[in-house]
Amino acid sequence: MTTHDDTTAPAAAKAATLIESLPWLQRFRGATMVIKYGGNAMVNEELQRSFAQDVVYLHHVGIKPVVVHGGGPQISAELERHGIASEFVGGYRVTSAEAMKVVRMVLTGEVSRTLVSLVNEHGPHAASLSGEDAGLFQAVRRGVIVDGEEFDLGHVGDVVAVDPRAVQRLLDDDVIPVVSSVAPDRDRPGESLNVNADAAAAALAIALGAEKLVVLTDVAGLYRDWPDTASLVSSIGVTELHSLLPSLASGMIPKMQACLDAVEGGVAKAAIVDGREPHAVLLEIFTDSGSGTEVHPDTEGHA
Ligand SMILES: Nc1ncnc2c1ncn2[C@@H]1O[C@H](COP(=O)(O)OP(=O)(O)O)[C@@H](O)[C@H]1O
Ligand SMILES: CC(=O)N[C@@H](CCC(=O)OP(=O)(O)O)C(=O)O
Repeated sequence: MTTHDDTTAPAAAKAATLIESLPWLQRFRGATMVIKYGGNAMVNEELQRSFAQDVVYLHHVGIKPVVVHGGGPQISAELERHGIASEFVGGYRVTSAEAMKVVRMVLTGEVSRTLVSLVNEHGPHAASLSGEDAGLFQAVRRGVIVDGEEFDLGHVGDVVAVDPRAVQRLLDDDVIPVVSSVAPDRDRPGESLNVNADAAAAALAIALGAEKLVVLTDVAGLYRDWPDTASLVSSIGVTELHSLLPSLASGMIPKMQACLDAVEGGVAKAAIVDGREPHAVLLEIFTDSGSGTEVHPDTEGHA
């Protein structure tokens, strides 16, 4: 038998959680938030479904979520199926013309479609858009510097121009845009470039004047001294992040560069959260403690 006392404590805890969200609901109502969903945070259906629920929740409380997704592990698996070799240099995938076709097929053709379907199980809320649609992105080829020398990454680009009007129109129509990070090559008409999804999310967040960029990944956040788990950074200003960037490895390089660019481009905050945790987005946005690493402008008491 359940007594009144047995149920009071859990009920009070639930009420406290709901009330904890009140200031955040007030603060973010009407705000645009760009949520970057990394391929490592979508590795099972439970995580994908809880992510879709979080996005639909944001939508229903009057926040305007924009999803920019990655799909690195999914691209790697498909390249392997096709027998196409693939390697990362400086956090970017070296992308041949042949690999580019697979990147586009996986990101725009599969991952985007899956996310739209999952969101739309809750109602007709989401529509997908690639960086190639309606002039959303323009990119130019980029390389990386390795041991002081420029290394050619092939069909890999940086976003150099964003026309956010197509995304804004969807938002104005109460639709959740789901964006893949493939972009047209500005200098070679008809060719596409593989853009790191963190960089694409930052560029879009800046162009939309987003309030916040939330980046879901497969670690708890940024570690100052990776892989020492005691070195998790909970909050960091842009100046300190600038000095930390050269010491970072692999995927964290484009990710932290993207957070830096977003905050320097006017986005009030960027947060890296652990996407292996179900409902990581809601926990980040609606609880006082947040969860992973927060990047903020240099302000008094913060710098
Ligand atoms: N300083 C660091 N802090 C956290 N993770 C790091 C760091 N340096 C390297 N990493 C690696 O970066 C990975 C995240 O980047 P990436 O694999 O590109 O993620 P995503 O697919 O979410 O974009 C982590 O899983 C970790 O292995
Ligand atoms: C140039 C480059 O590296 N592009 C990435 C694009 C996808 C991506 O960024 O996916 P995650 O967010 O899951 O890492 C790639 O080919 O893997």
